[in-house]
Amino acid sequence: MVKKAEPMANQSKENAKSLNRTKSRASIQQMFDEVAPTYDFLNHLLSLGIDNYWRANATGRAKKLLQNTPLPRILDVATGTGDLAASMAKIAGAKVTALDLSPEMLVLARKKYPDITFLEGYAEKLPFNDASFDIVSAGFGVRNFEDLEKGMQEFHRVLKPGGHTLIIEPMIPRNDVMKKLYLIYFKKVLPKIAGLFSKSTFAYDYLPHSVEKFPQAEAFTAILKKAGFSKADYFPMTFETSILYVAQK
Ligand SMILES: C[S@@+](CC[C@H](N)C(=O)[O-])C[C@H]1O[C@@H](n2cnc3c(N)ncnc32)[C@H](O)[C@@H]1O
Repeated sequence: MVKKAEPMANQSKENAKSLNRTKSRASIQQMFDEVAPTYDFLNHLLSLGIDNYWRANATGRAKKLLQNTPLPRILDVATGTGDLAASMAKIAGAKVTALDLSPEMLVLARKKYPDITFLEGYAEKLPFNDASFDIVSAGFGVRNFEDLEKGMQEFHRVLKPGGHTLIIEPMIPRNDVMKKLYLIYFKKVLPKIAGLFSKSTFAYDYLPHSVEKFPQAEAFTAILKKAGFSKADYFPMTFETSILYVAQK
């Protein structure tokens, strides 16, 4: 009797695994359209507000890299509701453009940040000329790309020579004890809390699965180098629960 909901929960986990295998763009879009109304609230709740610190950290590094660039052009890909784009827009003189494939996320982004240009599109075919930007950023987005290598090649293509990409992703801590605690939170606690607020419990089964399967640290910097970046480095944050990649064209 108590177990009635289990087949549905198991089905959701299976569907999450299947989406992580295909990363079908249409299904990814549908998932993010569904989570859009509760995305910001859950993001801040589930990360205990630390997500804003991670974005600010990326912006701080971008600011340093742009010290000698008077009017930097910045592109934020997979912008969602626009928080990383808005953080980057605080850099003096910066002109920020932001792009996402989810129309529902973009409705919210435009409401929150009317001064930023938000475009609908996808990372694997960016609607910009070669060498258009000084920085290309992406916060918690690249893990969902249907074609990750193509996406990274596009980031590289639209960057000016010497330009940088800054990419934030969740990280699975490498320390054994931290990893155990993190995975319990991520797989057992987080989907239950999210289920109380979000229409899409599925998205929160997909989240831990997609993070666990995503290439991390050296594995991802190798992908960046393969895409053409001359240098790629990574900086774990907050006890290795999040990671910032910085790569130069
Ligand atoms: C977890 S949200 C991150 C949003 C935001 N960057 C942040 O810092 O909170 C991931 C976003 O990536 C977008 N996305 C996923 N695949 C994409 C793709 N191939 N091209 C563009 N956007 C994509 C989704 O629509 C979603 O809004």
